[in-house]
Amino acid sequence: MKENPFKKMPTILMPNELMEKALRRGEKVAEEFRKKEVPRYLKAKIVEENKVRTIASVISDNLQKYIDKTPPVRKLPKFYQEMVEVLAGIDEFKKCMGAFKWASDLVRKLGNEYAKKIRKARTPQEAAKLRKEFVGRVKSILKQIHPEMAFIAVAREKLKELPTFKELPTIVIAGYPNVGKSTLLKKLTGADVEINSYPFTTKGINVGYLEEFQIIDTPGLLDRPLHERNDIELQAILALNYLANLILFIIDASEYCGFPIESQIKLLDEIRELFKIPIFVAINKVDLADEEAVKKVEEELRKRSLDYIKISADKELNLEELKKEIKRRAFEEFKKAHM
Ligand SMILES: Nc1nc2c(ncn2[C@@H]2O[C@H](COP(=O)(O)OP(=O)(O)OP(=O)(O)O)[C@@H](O)[C@H]2O)c(=O)[nH]1
Repeated sequence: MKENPFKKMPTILMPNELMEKALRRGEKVAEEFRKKEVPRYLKAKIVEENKVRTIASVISDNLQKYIDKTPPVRKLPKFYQEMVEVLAGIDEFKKCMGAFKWASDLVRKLGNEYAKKIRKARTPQEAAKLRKEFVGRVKSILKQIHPEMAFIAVAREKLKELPTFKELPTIVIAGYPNVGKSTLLKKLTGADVEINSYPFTTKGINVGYLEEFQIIDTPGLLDRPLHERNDIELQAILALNYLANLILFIIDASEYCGFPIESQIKLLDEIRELFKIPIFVAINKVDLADEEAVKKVEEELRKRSLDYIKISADKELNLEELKKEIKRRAFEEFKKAHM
């Protein structure tokens, strides 16, 4: 399962909003009980008791819903676990769920206690006083978990924006800007490339499908030297390890992209060091590049025992062979990962 598991998380209400919701519902229920034919001396107590029960269950149920609709982090695919760690912090995230559970259980328990006390009240005034006391205690419980509610609300906003990835052999494209990554992604997968947002880059993340394969381009992430990255960006990049079965590294042999071959090879070396998955290289723009430059790139790749193919994304040269190679390699790795 690689579908974004956070999409189902409900909106997290803040303490005052949740309290208002519960009070409104309590008032509505009270209104119904006021209309009932009950002896006068009993009515006030019944109204107050049901108000309390309703308030308790609205709050307790909502908090429990937040827990139930939040995927258990440790059971998620590793990629999404990494995302929780980077965007929120797994320990903090779990602590918040613990706080919700504590508050939900406590409010439910208090609701029962106060409902019983109200039933035993001797006067309507005493019943109303108990109800007010209950509301005060619930407010203070919600106030205590305000930081946790705010934290999860913010985390949810970020997590639910993560793209949905399919459980398919996955290829991640890397290489300097302008080497031809998006041209290639389009040529390989057809025009329907989805642009999804990714919290770590303003350029989003582009996902395309080639038969039963998923190809991802991550502009802004794998397109400049990794040693220039801050910790969060690096973690976001490393998380791609859990998503990808193959990295397709594109080198522009023509250097028309504006980056010399040496720099491009350096980025390749950094990626080789950081990623545990196989790398396959496409030497692009061979229609533009001079032979010497292509030979130089080939030499560097051979030194590193890296497999490669020479292509032109724009002129559609060798793209069928490239498809065959990346599919075979990604599929093999995918099988290994799922054995
Ligand atoms: N001659 C030639 N031009 C190419 C080839 N592949 C891509 N281009 C051109 O190179 C330029 C950059 O290509 P893009 O696909 O936008 O590069 P990119 O790597 O996706 O760039 P970013 O989105 O900035 O990361 C475009 O003008 C393409 O038309 C090729 O094989 N031959």
